[in-house]
Amino acid sequence: MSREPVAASPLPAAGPRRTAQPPPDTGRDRVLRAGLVADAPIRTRRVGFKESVRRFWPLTRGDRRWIVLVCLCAIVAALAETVAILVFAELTDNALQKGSVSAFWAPAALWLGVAVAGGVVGYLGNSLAAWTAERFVMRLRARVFAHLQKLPPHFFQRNRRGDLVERLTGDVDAIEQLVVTGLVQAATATFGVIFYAGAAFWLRWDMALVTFALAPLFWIATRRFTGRVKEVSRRERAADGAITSVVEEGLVNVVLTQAYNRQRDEQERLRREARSWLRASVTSARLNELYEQIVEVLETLCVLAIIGLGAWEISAGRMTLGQLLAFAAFVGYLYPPIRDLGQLGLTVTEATAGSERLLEILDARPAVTDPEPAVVVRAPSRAVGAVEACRVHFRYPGGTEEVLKDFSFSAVPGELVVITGPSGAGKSTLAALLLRFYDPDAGSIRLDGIPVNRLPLAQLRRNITLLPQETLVLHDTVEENIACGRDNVTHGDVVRAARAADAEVFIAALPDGYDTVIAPGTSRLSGGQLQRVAIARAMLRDAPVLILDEPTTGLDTLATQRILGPLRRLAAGRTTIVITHDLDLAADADRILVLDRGRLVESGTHAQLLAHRGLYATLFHTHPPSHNGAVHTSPPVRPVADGDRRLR
Ligand SMILES: Nc1ncnc2c1ncn2[C@@H]1O[C@H](COP(=O)(O)OP(=O)(O)OP(=O)(O)O)[C@@H](O)[C@H]1O
Repeated sequence: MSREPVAASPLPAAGPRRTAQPPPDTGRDRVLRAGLVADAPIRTRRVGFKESVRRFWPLTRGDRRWIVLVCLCAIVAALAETVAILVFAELTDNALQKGSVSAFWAPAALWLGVAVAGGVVGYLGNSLAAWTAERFVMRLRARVFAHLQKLPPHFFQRNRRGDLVERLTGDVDAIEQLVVTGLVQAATATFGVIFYAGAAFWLRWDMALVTFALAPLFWIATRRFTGRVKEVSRRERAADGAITSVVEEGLVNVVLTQAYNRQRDEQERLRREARSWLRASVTSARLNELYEQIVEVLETLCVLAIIGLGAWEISAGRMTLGQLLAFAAFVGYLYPPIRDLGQLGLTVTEATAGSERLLEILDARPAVTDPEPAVVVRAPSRAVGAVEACRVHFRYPGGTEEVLKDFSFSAVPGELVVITGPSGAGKSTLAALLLRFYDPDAGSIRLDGIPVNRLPLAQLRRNITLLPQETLVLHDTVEENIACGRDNVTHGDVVRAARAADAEVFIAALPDGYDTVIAPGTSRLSGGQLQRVAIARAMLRDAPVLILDEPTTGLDTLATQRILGPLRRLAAGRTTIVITHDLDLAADADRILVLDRGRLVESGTHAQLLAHRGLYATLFHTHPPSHNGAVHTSPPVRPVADGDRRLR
């Protein structure tokens, strides 16, 4: 989708008569339809102009003096043009009409001087305006991005990524139009109107009155368009988001698309959104064009009125040709700012549609926040690693059912606790609570006996390493991927971690070794190799608590075996919680917790649970044949009655 320049020129152009500017294409590519809006995940709350400005104006702090300076430049430029027109009138009457060359030089020099001064001020003002506008965009985007990063996982599950991306790009630009460029344009247009109207009145107040009597027609034309433009813009913003989402999802799922021959479905999805967007876009273009043409006719009406009146006045000897031309020039200069003011209404209207969408993000509350200083419990920066959940109840925000019910467990350093159970039992939710992505509705989660909501978030998360199901990869070098999350890491530290994770050999074989750039979805590394990069990252992080969420998912037998050694080394001496369906990993856990529909239904060692013949035994016996081995390192594992399924 195309984008219009962020900062529209706030200053009048030099020259005797500006041509009418088309209304800014503020929709920067237009709209869409109701179906698409319904598809939009976040329900947009209606926000008015005042609230938009009130919420976003504080972001101009630090740049307000520059905005004032831009407005001053605009005033000086308008003044320069006023003087230039008056000099032009003098030249017409004294030099041209009388054919006097001597009457030419002084006014010509003055005109040139004024034009140069106006040009310099115009250049400075426009450059400064662009700089200020871009700084605002940067600041706003950073603010929204920072806020997004605090939002809980369910926010991202419920909102399409592409739409969020669109909000951070297109909608951010729209707000800038409202807050910075809009303000500068308003000041420019207002002072333009004051100077040119003042000069026209000064020349001939009676003719000026007649001409200005037509001005309200411009306002009426603008007002008639405002409502529709807002509706169209709102849909346009959502359409932009929907298209970005479809494209983004299409790229992420390209393998699925090809494997399942879904190319035509994907193309149809994009076509559907694009059709909606096209219709809205055309509607918007039509509205803008209609507005433009109506204004054009109104302007012609005014110019004809001036020429008619001027001819009358000149024939009666009450006016010179120079005065008439100057008057016509002032009126010609006057209409663009009047129209700009009207157009500004449309721009503002369109921009508030964007601000509604951004405020949806900014008003979304993080599920957890840092505790108030008064309740923070002072604890050593590195925890010992004792983890405890005490009678925890939890329901996802907006969810209807409790996902965890009266759940308790504890684990101490050196201990390996495996959490298993059927799909949807709440295992990963427990990891989310331990990392404090959410707070339980009742009960507490503790680290070294301290409720996690009384520890600074950064401190808590520094002490827990999560290895999620899918290895998270940064678009960066292998070295940076391993060092991620740790400051002051040397190359030697990274190499040692890679060695401990059995990753050294394949990293050395990469084209640029540790400097090889990898990216999410990379094909340079296999799933098992990526997992070992993640293990190296966890080694380096060296947190006392380790949570492994399905560490062997997606890996074949050989790849699984290759990560077991590194996992053992990683788990040694830490509190390790393994969430898994792979009961080979459970075989030598110190304790296995079996969750079912949010409840802890069984707890014990592998042998005890098999003997119990409950859910664990059922899961174990329906589990595919053994392939792996176990993670635990110490104490040495006793063979289990059912036969040793470990590869050691
Ligand atoms: N963001 C969310 N909002 C609402 N419900 C959710 C959310 N995330 C998970 N759930 C629900 O919570 C329940 C537990 O999910 P969880 O992912 O913890 O299960 P799990 O035991 O880890 O499953 P699996 O083994 O399939 O990964 C499920 O019913 C799931 O649909």
